[in-house]
Amino acid sequence: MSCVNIRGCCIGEGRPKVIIPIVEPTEAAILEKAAEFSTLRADCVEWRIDCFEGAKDFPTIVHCAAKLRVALKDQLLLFTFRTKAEGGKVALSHEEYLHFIRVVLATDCADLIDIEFFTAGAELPALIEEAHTAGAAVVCSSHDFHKTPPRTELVSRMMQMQRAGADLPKLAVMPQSRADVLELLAATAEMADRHPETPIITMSMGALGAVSRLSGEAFGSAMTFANPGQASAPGQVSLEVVNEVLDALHL
Ligand SMILES: O=C1C[C@@](O)(C(=O)O)C[C@@H](O)[C@@H]1O
Repeated sequence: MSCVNIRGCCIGEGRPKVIIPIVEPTEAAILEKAAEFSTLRADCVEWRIDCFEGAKDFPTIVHCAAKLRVALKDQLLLFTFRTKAEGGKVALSHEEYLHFIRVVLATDCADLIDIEFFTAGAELPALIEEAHTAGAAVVCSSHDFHKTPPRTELVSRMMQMQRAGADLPKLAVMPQSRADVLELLAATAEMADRHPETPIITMSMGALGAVSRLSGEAFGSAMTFANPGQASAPGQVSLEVVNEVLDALHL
């Protein structure tokens, strides 16, 4: 299996890489969290910009990004604007979303950038190309906070993300039954077996789906989001437990 190598961090091989989210509203709180997170056992920090009070203030985002980059030292930095349509805090028009992606890429601070599959629409391949030109890997994401689509749809969506050039296709879906959790895990294993060259990130959300956040190495999910004290989505498991279980289940 090949990996996405970012500053020596090999995403897609061995123990899943751990991401912890910053969901603070103010720049001071964001930077305080970054200083704290830089000492924690996590491979990547996600800045959830939609949680920031300046979420649509692009010059402030640029200013904060530079400070965040320094504060996080060697940890990878993932920039995410989770739109309201995908379960986030703030609605952006299509043009605002495209502009946000380009503003973040221009900071030269992004190791990874989240680009929403449906929000990007027809511009997805071009945005991914712009991200690669700027030296950022792309997490192409899709979320369903109400249901788990059939396995065939889950695999098809990850394949479309891969064909668009995404480095890390990502699915976050909500289970309504045990069978739904199995559906997500089966789609993960199928995609990982069919396309080992493209690491994926998948999760079945909520308490019912929590096992999917801990079993990535067995089923083929290359990264997992952990709760460092304040969760950014339903079912996130504490960082301490995630690290303990990933160590225990390491193949
Ligand atoms: O999209 C994702 C995954 C996530 O929703 C989760 O379920 O852990 C958490 C979000 O912060 C992140 O952007």
